[in-house]
Amino acid sequence: MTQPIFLIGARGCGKTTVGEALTRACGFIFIDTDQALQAKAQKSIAEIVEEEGWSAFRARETATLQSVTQPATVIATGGGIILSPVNRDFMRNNGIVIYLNAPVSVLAERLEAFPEEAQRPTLTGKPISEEVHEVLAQRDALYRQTAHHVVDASGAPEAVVREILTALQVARAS
Ligand SMILES: Nc1ncnc2c1ncn2[C@@H]1O[C@H](COP(=O)(O)OP(=O)(O)O)[C@@H](O)[C@H]1O
Ligand SMILES: O=C(O)C1=C[C@@H](OP(=O)(O)O)[C@@H](O)[C@H](O)C1
Ligand SMILES: [Mg+2]
Repeated sequence: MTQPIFLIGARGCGKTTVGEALTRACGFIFIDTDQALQAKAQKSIAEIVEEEGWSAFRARETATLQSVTQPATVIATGGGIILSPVNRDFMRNNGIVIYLNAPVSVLAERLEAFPEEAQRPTLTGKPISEEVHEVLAQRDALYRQTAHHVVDASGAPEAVVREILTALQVARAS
């Protein structure tokens, strides 16, 4: 199986962290759409949003998603990638999509410890835990409708990788 694997989910669910670990476990190449986008733009996400607005960031995100997708690749996406129906269809039709699902309390705890504001400018202007709650309520259904598999992402990265590998093996066997 060399189909690309897309990791989706809220800010802080571990797409980047788990994606790197998953890549080591399955011998694929790792790509993070936010990292690729920032390298190409030579600007941080906070700078892009400040100078060009969120819609310009979203357009760059769609172009990046399409340009990085290739076989044998784990693609960690940004939390808002599922807002675009074009991105949702693209991922579902071009690979296996895994939703890393974690409760608001876990997401907020991780983001409060490592806010990485250059990559995560505020979406609502509200404090982190309020924002995480509000944004997840808006997006959870979109993550679920886009995903082929939903995985519990509240454990340690190695445990999440094991769950993903199990889901992929079960899918291949059936
Ligand atoms: N499974 C995990 N267990 C504990 N901490 C994690 C886990 N996954 C991610 N983290 C931590 O949470 C923060 C956000 O993780 P990251 O991989 O950047 O999430 P995402 O890319 O989904 O926004 C990082 O500081 C990371 O070290
Ligand atoms: O949830 C979002 O809308 C965003 C999530 C971020 O990625 P992470 O989910 O990797 O933090 C990044 O793409 C950008 O700040 C927008
Ligand atoms: Mg990330």
